[in-house]
Formats: sequence, structure tokens, C-alpha cells
Amino acid sequence: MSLRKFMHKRNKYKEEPNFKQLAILYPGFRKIAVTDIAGKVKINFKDVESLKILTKTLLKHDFNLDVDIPPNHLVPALPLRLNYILWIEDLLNHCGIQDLSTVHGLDIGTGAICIYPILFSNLYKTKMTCTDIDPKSIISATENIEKNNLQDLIEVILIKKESILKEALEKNEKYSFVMCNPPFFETDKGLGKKSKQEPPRNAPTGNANELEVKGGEREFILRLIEESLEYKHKIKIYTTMFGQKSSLAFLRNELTKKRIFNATWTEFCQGFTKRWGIAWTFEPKSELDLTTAPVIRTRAEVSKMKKDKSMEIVFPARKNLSCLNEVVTALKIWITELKIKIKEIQLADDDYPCWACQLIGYNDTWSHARRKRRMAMRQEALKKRRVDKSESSNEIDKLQNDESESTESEIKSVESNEPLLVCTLLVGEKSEHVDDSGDNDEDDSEEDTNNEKMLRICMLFESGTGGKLSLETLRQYLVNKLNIRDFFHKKNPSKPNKKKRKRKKIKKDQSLVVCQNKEL
Ligand SMILES: C[S@@+](CC[C@H](N)C(=O)[O-])C[C@H]1O[C@@H](n2cnc3c(N)ncnc32)[C@H](O)[C@@H]1O
Repeated sequence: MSLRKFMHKRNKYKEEPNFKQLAILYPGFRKIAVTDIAGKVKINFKDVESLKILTKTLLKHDFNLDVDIPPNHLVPALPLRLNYILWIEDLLNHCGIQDLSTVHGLDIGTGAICIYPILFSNLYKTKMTCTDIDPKSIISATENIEKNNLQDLIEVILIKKESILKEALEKNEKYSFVMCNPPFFETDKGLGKKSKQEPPRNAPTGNANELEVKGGEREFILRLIEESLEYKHKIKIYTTMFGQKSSLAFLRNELTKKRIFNATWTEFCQGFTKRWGIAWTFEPKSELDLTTAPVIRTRAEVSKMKKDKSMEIVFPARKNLSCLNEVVTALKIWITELKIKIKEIQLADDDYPCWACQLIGYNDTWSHARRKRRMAMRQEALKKRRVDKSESSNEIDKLQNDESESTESEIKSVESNEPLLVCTLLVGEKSEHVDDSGDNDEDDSEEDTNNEKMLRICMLFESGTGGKLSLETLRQYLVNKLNIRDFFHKKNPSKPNKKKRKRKKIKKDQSLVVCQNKEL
């Protein structure tokens, strides 16, 4: 499946480049262009030379940049590079920086074209410093910078392998962001491993120095995280890209282990490849909250959530909750009342209308909500009555003791600065829908009898000190708010509700006593 529709919304390559126009305008491109029997102009993506000319032509046509790509070096695919750049722009905007000409960025492992710095300075006049350990890449990068007259904005540093950030931070005290496209593969395994997989759609480019590193991308990024702990606020936003899906969970886990909670991740989707990005900061959340920054997460996430039936609420549409919009509006009100942060997620899923967000709760405002409400009402009533001074002061003391007990455990989680619950919420109308895997989504349609319109809220636990239990209690809270307990009990008549079970138990106990009395 093409991932083009999940590209960043401002990525100009969301629309396929017009190859016919490029062939007319650029003789170099014309040489590699072929016209198929339907009259469509194409190029051979399995040919390295064609890829090189495509990148050079697009840089000229879309950015007025002239570059040389030395032989046997990585040919940067522009849609991915732009996706990463636009995400960084989003993160900077999110922390209040709208004018990117005022910031200074750092690009680790810039490569022979110096692709990220030349695009950043071309697009936004951003000041960039870039590093690499490969002297040949540094020479070529410098030539490309000078060719485009960008030497006032970009400085290049040849660094030693040992440290990732040290030398760049010796040159400049502070950076607004750091970006990095590290070598993906483990030394001596990378290129070999690649050949065992399905043949790549595009010709592989790049040499072992560019693509391989000891320990692979994980080791490299772990080193970057370690070093970030040393330099902390010297860089406002730390980011990196990576190429293996399995690294996502690993790296997020590593950040959590190192108690770096102000972090986020995104997907970069282009053509038929997906890459991932993570970002973290040591700034206080009051100034820069990355957990609420814009991200792109595609349907794989959505499908996963839809398959996880354990944490979902399915209920029939009804007055005031008759469609997706009404449910989302109600949820937003209830969740805001609970002082849970809502971070909307852009899903870019045109086929399945749904709304998704990440919820971040620091305080358990949803457990025992009824008890808390009752307690508040009693306290209010007591204050009003003020009849017997001694009696009421005793009772008020008792209530205050009760309250302080219940809030103490909550305060602990608030003070720890670590969220109690981070979860993803996906809300949609439960309609006939075939997902990516080809599974029909109506497999479990036991609940939607009588052709009633059904709505669905899926909840996926991400992290938090409260564990999955806190998600379950939040689910219970929403079930109560939606007032759909009766619907559940109608569906499962064999399982009476709590009140009925209690009544049944009392009846049973009473009849037992009667029997015992009779026996006596
Ligand atoms: C995958 S290439 C990325 C090139 C370019 N940034 C791009 O996206 O097309 C990785 C680059 O990192 C460089 N590199 C490897 N180890 C490094 C280190 N410790 N510090 C800086 N650069 C490093 C390599 O020489 C190579 O140019």
C-alpha cells in the first residue's frame, strides 16, 4: 500500500512530481525518463543513476538548489527528508518559535550533500551546524554549501567517532534543536541483512561508512540519549530519525528508563517506506510540552487498537450522542473536567472517519468519582446545617480525614512528574470496514444487533505509573458518563449488574437464615 497519503500535510511531494514537466524542462532528466504504453512518463527507480538525477532535478526545480552527489554516496530521497524537516518545524512552532530564521540547528551525520542543512537554510534561513566523521563527505558538503552560497548560514565540522555532540557544543554553546539520520545497520551485518529481505523497490544507495555503525541505529541513538543527559538544556529539542520499527518501542522504553518523560514520537510515511522519529527535551513541561506536540501516526496504530477488544466501549447511538461529532464533543468536555490533557492525533485516514487523541493524566481524578462527589455534597450539606456545633465539627473532621486519605496517594503521582496514565483514544462509528490486514472489522458484531448504529471508543494503554488498571478505571468512568450500563446488561443478561447481584445475595442470605430457623 502506498503511504503517500500519510505524508506530512505540508510536504510538497504528497502530490507525485510531474515527471512529464520535468522531462520537458530538464535535458538531464529527459535522458532517464521513459514513456510507458499508456503515455505516462516514468523513471527506473532500481537504477542508482536515475535516482541521483531525480534528486538533483527536484532540488533544482523545487528549491533552486544545485548539488553534486559524489559516486558511491547516499542519494537522499526528498519526501522523507522533508517529512523530518516539517516535523521539526511543527515542534519548534509548538514551543512558540514561529520564525525559524531565529534558530540554530545541529545536524549529526550530515552526509555528502548536507541535505538537511541546505534545505533548512533554503526554506527558512535557519542557521545550521553540521557534523560528520567522513572527511570525503565533509569536503563534498562544503562544496555544495559554497555552490549555493549558503556559507553564511551553514558551518561544517569534521568530528571524531567518539562523541556525537561534544565537538559541536564546543563550537556553539546552545542549539534550538538537533537532528540526526544515523547509520541504520550494524557493522558487517547491515548490507548483507538487507539482501535477505524482499528486494527493495528503489535501488540501494550509500556506502558502508554511511549505512553501518557498531551496534546499529539503536546503539548510536542510545549514545545520543546518554550524551543528551550530560548536556541537557544546551539543546532545546533533541530529535532523531530511525529505520527499524522494532527500535521504536526499544527507544521509548530507554527514554522512560532514563526518566525522560517529556518526549514524543512520530511516523514518517513516504512512497512505500516508513521511518520513525523521536524527540525529547529537558525543558519544563510548562514551557515546552512535547507530549502534546503534533505527530503523524498511521492506520497500523488504528488497526492495532481496533483489534484490542479488551479496552473498548461499543454502544448504540442515541439522542445527544448520535454521531461521531457529538461523542467527541462530549468526551472532550468530560476529559477536560477530569483535568486530563488531550493531544489530538492526526490520522490522515480518509477511509475510516474517526477521531484520535492521546490522553495524559497526572492525577487520578476519575476513580471513585461517585464517592468523591457524594463526599463533597455531604460536606456542603454539613456546612449549611451547622446545627450542633460539636457534632458538626466532629463530622467535618471525619470527612476531612477521609478526604485527605484519598488524595494523598494521588498527590504522590502528581509530584513524581511522571504521568499516572498515558493512553490513546480512538473514536469512530462502528461501520462495515476492511482494515489493512484484510480482516473484516465486523468479526465480533455480536453487540450490534437490530441494525442499530453503533459507536466505538477504543482505548490503548501507552504508559504511566498507574498501569493498565488506571485505564480500566477511566473506561469505567466513561461507561458511567455515557450512561450505557443498561445496554451492557441487556447484552449480557446472564451477568446481572452489581446492584442486582447484591440484592440476590441478600435474598439468598435471608432464605438461608429462614431455613436454618426452620431446622432449629
Ligand atoms: C545514513 S547517513 C545520513 C546522511 C544524511 N544526513 C542523509 O540523511 O542523507 C549517516 C551519516 O552519519 C555519519 N556518521 C556516522 N557516525 C557518525 C558520528 N559519530 N558522528 C557524526 N556523523 C557520523 C556517516 O558518515 C554518514 O554520513
